[in-house]
Amino acid sequence: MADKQKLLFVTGNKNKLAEMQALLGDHFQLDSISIDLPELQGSSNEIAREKCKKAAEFAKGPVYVEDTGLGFGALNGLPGPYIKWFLESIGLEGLVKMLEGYTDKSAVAYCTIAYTTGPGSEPILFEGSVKGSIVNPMGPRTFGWDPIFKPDRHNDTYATMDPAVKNAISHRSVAVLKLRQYLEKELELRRSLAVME
Ligand SMILES: O=c1[nH]c(=O)c2ncn([C@@H]3O[C@H](COP(=O)(O)OP(=O)(O)OP(=O)(O)O)[C@@H](O)[C@H]3O)c2[nH]1
Ligand SMILES: [Mg+2]
Repeated sequence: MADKQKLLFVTGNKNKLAEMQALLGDHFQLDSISIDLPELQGSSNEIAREKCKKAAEFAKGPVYVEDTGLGFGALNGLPGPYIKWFLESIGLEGLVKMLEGYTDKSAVAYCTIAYTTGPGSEPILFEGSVKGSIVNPMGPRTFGWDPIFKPDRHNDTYATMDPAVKNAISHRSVAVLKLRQYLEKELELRRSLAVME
């Protein structure tokens, strides 16, 4: 069997890495560097794109990064890409409390993957999102806001569902599938060009 294509994921988050390994490990040889890259303020797309450029300069080659957000319907999409800082300062209970005065508990979990072939190349973005609602914390507090996000049409939060179920339906899995399809197509094209040479 042909060697698996290598893919370098730059992230400071070990839980993201574990999920990426589960989602991509069968198809790619996933390597990683743990750097907490500086993130500008802006939309998730802008953050992912800039993070990716910095990561490529650091790695001096092809890399991908991802930015994840959680937006509340009642707050017009906030905290969105700033969820990490909200979570660190007010915790899960604080996030639930933020919506106390609203009947609208809807939320969207989203993931933006940015991939580049190297420094100087414009990153390509792959997005995934899942609609759900914010509930009182349920399940292990292992990964971020998993215990308070309940995807629509499920009775579990991300934290109480089997990890394989989360990986089958999550915002991350949707974005990863798009990245995978893109890279596989690219590889096919390169192989067919090599045959023609
Ligand atoms: O419950 C969760 N389920 C998930 O599926 C998920 N994915 C990310 N997160 C958290 O949301 C913030 C994103 O911020 P973020 O994208 O900047 O990540 P990060 O700074 O931790 O790593 P990175 O930027 O180095 O890759 C951080 O607090 C992450 O822990 C998640 N929480
Ligand atoms: Mg980050």
